[in-house]
Amino acid sequence: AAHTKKANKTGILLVSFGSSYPETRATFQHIEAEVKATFPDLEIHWAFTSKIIRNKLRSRGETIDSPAEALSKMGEEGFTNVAVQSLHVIPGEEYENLKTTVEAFSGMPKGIDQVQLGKPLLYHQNDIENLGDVLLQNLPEGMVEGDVVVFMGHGTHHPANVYYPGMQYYLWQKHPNVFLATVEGYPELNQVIEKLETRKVNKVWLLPFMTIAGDHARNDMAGEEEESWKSVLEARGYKTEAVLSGMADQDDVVQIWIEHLKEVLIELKSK
Ligand SMILES: C[C@@]1(CC(=O)O)c2cc3[nH]c(cc4nc(cc5[nH]c(cc(n2)[C@H]1CCC(=O)O)[C@@](C)(CC(=O)O)[C@@H]5CCC(=O)O)C(CC(=O)O)=C4CCC(=O)O)c(CCC(=O)O)c3CC(=O)O
Ligand SMILES: [Co+2]
Repeated sequence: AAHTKKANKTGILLVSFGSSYPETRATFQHIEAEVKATFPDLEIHWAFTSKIIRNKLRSRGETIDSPAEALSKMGEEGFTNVAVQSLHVIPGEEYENLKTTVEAFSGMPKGIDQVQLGKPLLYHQNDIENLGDVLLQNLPEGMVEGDVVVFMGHGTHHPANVYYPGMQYYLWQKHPNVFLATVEGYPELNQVIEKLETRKVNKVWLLPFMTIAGDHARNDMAGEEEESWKSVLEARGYKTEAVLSGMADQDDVVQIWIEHLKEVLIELKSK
């Protein structure tokens, strides 16, 4: 029999840093439900980029693929086109590593023909504007005059750390009481505290500027230990209230990733 061109089979691979906290699973399910609603005909697979987290989960009997494992399995399952969507916040180290993996799998013999990577939450200038507007629309309902919000971003030694001060600049143009600091990069909490000292503050709301409310949100931000942001602020006399929900719990935030995923699916179709 003559060779027939094999039919296209397109799939989606959602890739997060991951978390070892079971409380974050509802947020991942929320992302999946929104992606499913947008692309009802496409199968959705998952992978986590963090090896430490995958190992932790494995020791508890929960197996989550690395991006490379997921892509090789999808190749075996006959997928010809895969849209990989990063669920990272910035194009930092974790995103770049994922990009390297995606490139290595593109055109792999007997694997997937076309693999393309969707941009993280913040990439283009209008992502900063869209995300900033969504966050400002969804500030805590109980916020009153004199309250401030401090978002906790991850931060990184990677040059993509500039997205955090970039976002802070955008937020300040619209709302002088909304701050953003990071755990591991710039700006730092101390720089926010310096600003708070110059004004009368009623209460400080702490919110994750992260995909999910996992380890960093529950411990570094809202934990009881002395170095947590909550403890540091309370030791300075501020009233605090932490909100333990990830940015991905907000529909309009997930829509930004979905827009990036759409761009990739359009590109895959045109090939
Ligand atoms: C490279 C590394 C360098 C370093 O940090 O030293 C790094 C970098 C980055 N992590 C990011 C995000 C998150 N990190 C966590 C959590 C942990 N991160 C840890 C390690 C590492 N993180 C090192 C590599 C380890 C590896 O390869 O496995 C753990 C294992 C140890 C620890 O930090 O103590 C701890 C496990 C806690 C646990 O056991 O549960 C969570 C989940 C959570 O908070 O629950 C999120 C998602 C937050 C969200 O949802 O947004 C981002 C921003 C990415 C983005 O979104 O753009 C960057 C920066 C970038 O990519 O440039
Ligand atoms: Co980390």
